[in-house]
Amino acid sequence: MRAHAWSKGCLQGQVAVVTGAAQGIGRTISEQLAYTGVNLMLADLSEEKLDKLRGELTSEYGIDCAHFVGDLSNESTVKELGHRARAELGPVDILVNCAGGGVILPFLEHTAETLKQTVDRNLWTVIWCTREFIPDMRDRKYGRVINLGADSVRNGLPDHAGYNAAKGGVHGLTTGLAREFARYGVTVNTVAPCAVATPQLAHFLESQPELAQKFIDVIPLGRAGELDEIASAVIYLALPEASFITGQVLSVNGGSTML
Ligand SMILES: NC(=O)C1=CN([C@@H]2O[C@H](COP(=O)(O)OP(=O)(O)OC[C@H]3O[C@@H](n4cnc5c(N)ncnc54)[C@H](O)[C@@H]3O)[C@@H](O)[C@H]2O)C=CC1
Ligand SMILES: CC(C)c1ccc(C(=O)O)c(O)c1O
Repeated sequence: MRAHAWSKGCLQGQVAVVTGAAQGIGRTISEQLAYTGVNLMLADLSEEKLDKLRGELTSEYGIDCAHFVGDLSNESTVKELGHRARAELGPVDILVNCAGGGVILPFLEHTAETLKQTVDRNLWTVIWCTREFIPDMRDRKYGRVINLGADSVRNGLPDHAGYNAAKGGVHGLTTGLAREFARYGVTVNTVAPCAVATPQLAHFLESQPELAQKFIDVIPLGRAGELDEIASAVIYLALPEASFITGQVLSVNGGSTML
């Protein structure tokens, strides 16, 4: 792992929940949070990937690390996640809503099921997890909520309309929650990446190269983002030093949208 601007162990003793932690951006965020000394609850759908990551982070960083397997678009499942996180790690200081991704299609090629799946994965996971963890943050007068949105909401990237409906909801939730909970010292922000170098992008470059190239062509830096580049923005917003930043959608996007 590359060295980071913040010192190793700087968040020692804090507790974070990362959804979508099993792979991609969520896994990298979890690795960077472990570097800061945060005790972690890793949540996703995949037992095998989470169990392996939990073992790696525990041995590498000496943190308390637990994992939870379940569909976080389901309210009762998220209530169980909340119970497990509090029981195993204590009150949660940081919530990273990274679960998401999914179906990228021309709007009229979506089915009712793919649209529902897209909203479930990208919006309902954020709604239920935030409802579960923000009350404790309010009562403790401290908290950091960081969501993963999408720069495509801002530039209308091809085949992203259905996905943007969900991610646009995440952006909207961010501003409303930020205002509602600012008085309690709880900040709520969203990091909105452009295309990131993940297996999904590689799949698009292989299977639909012309479409994938459109995702890259909107980026002045001329390349997809790296996992660490996205994760670093999330970690910054999780720091106590980020106390005066709230209600923001921070595009980490190589310049693909500006202002
Ligand atoms: N990869 C990219 O280029 C971009 C990604 N994003 C967003 O960043 C986040 C992470 O992206 P990637 O790492 O590329 O995605 P990914 O698809 O590799 O990982 C997302 C994770 O979320 C989990 N997940 C999805 N729905 C879930 C549910 N209902 N319950 C529990 N877990 C669930 C999946 O199992 C998966 O492990 C997503 O929210 C995505 O929409 C935003 C912009 C660009
Ligand atoms: C790689 C996936 C399809 C992707 C590409 C670009 C954006 C964006 O610019 O916002 C996304 O949100 C994606 O999920």
